[in-house]
Amino acid sequence: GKYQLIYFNVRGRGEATRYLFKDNGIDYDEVNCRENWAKEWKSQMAFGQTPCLKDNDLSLVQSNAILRYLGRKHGLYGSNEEEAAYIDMITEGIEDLRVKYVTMIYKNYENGKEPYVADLPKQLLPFEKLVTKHGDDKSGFSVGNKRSFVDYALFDLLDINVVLAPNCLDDFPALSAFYKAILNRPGIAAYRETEAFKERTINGNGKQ
Ligand SMILES: N[C@@H](CCC(=O)N[C@@H](CS(=O)(=O)O)C(=O)NCC(=O)O)C(=O)O
Repeated sequence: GKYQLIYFNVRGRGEATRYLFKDNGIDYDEVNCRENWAKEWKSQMAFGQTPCLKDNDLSLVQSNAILRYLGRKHGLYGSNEEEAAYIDMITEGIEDLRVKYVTMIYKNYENGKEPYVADLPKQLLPFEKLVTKHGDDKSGFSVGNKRSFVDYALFDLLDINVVLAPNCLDDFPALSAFYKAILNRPGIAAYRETEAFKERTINGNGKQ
């Protein structure tokens, strides 16, 4: 049957998967697990956390495992082992910056936003170099010459940082071109016009 994405009504760690579905014309159902989370849902999750992807009787948690699974299933994991390795490397780099971001958002927004933004150019520079070296920024490919799952993780990482610091990509031509290329993909553009997308907060505490 159809994929189910079980998550809260936030972008958070589910948005990259939503973008993957939308950009590749893959149908799926959203299941909001906020109601009765602790009583009904949490105990069903391998790590007591969400997002969770259900694919028939497969129940997969861990957002990056979900992206990799869909990458393997839908030809979105590079054209060879080297590209797959770079895709993994960038995915881990995105995870590192995402953790810095969510720690600031949830634990230290008032005092942590300014130093986080001041440090952002240093954090984004590796991605500028990697996309330039291994990808095609104008096409929105992080690695190689076709789409991969990491494109959606990188796009979401850039997007939430642009919301936080609107000029953060100004000194990064490759990341700016990459961001624009994905933003202009028909499936992504249409999705970002929907009420569902617009009403979804980026983070659970409403800070962004
Ligand atoms: N490493 C996990 C982290 C998942 C996680 O932290 N999920 C949070 C929600 S969110 O931070 O992603 O929005 C959660 O389940 N929180 C509820 C709980 O822990 O009971 C992943 O990448 O999926």
